[in-house]
Amino acid sequence: MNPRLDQPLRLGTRRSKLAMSQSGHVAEAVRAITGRPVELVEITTYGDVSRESLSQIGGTGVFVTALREALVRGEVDFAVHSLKDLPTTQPDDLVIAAMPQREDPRDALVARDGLTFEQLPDGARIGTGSPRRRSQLHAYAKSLGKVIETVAIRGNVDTRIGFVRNGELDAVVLAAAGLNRIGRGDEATDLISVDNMLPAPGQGALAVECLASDTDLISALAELDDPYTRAAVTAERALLGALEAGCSAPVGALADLLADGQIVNEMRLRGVVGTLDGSTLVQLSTTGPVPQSYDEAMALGRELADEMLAKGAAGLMGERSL
Ligand SMILES: NCc1[nH]cc(CCC(=O)O)c1CC(=O)O
Repeated sequence: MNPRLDQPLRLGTRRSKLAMSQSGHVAEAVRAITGRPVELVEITTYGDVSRESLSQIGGTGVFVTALREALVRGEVDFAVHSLKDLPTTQPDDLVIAAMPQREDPRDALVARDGLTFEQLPDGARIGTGSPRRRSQLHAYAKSLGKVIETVAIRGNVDTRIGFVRNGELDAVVLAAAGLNRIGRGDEATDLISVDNMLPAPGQGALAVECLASDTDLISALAELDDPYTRAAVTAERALLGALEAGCSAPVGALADLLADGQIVNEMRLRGVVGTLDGSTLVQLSTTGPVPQSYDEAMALGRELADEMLAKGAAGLMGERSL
């Protein structure tokens, strides 16, 4: 942490509406904890300028590398990332000092005429650039006895919803958390149950990252950490890492807490991998005691990955491009 107590802490952020909103909330919380002003420093990442599809450019790290470089160069004191955009390997010189309480992890449908997924007609055109969404949307449609068409799109929330408003597509799928954070949650026409579509590992959660050597800042940021979110997201990311899949792979995962009455006693981890056309899915779940450490959360994720690999998960992850 910049040692001059009268100097603002510098928070590195992407400049999209979503990133600015996430960073603004974290900045406010850090200001309250430390009593110091927090200044937003806008940084452009490769993912913001490239127009290639994320599955083409590989996905992993395209939104975070420039932020991490600014941290390492000492240009900013900390950065806020969407956890689902973070590669599963952590650089030695940086730490995730906080994972604040997660927002809604579900995927949201924004469809024409207020339609839910079940109400979409046979042949509906749905925009998404995500192999994970594509795979599960096709499988979900099939379970309802219909066929849909998925169309590869990219761009910010306005651009994506624009395809529905201008009549080019019947619907688009976005993270509910993203819509909520920019104050557009009411535009969702359906929140897709996680029983029909598992979110990306870490979806809806944020990572607050700083230098591993910045011990004062690490202890201040620790106040923002939610241990349940951290345990859940760690297990989901361990699954993703053990499947050797990146954020552009057709992998969904969600860990949640199971309660017996008022008492939370177990964590359940669900995972899915599928072909892009949704014709074959490997979908499994495992349950264990609520992880009390990083190692226990990692073990839960790896255990499920081993079971999924034994059921042929690796063979389904080959096809990436849309
Ligand atoms: N890959 C882009 C991205 N990264 C994080 C979010 C949404 C917010 C979140 O999941 O925390 C989005 C947009 C989307 O998937 O609709």
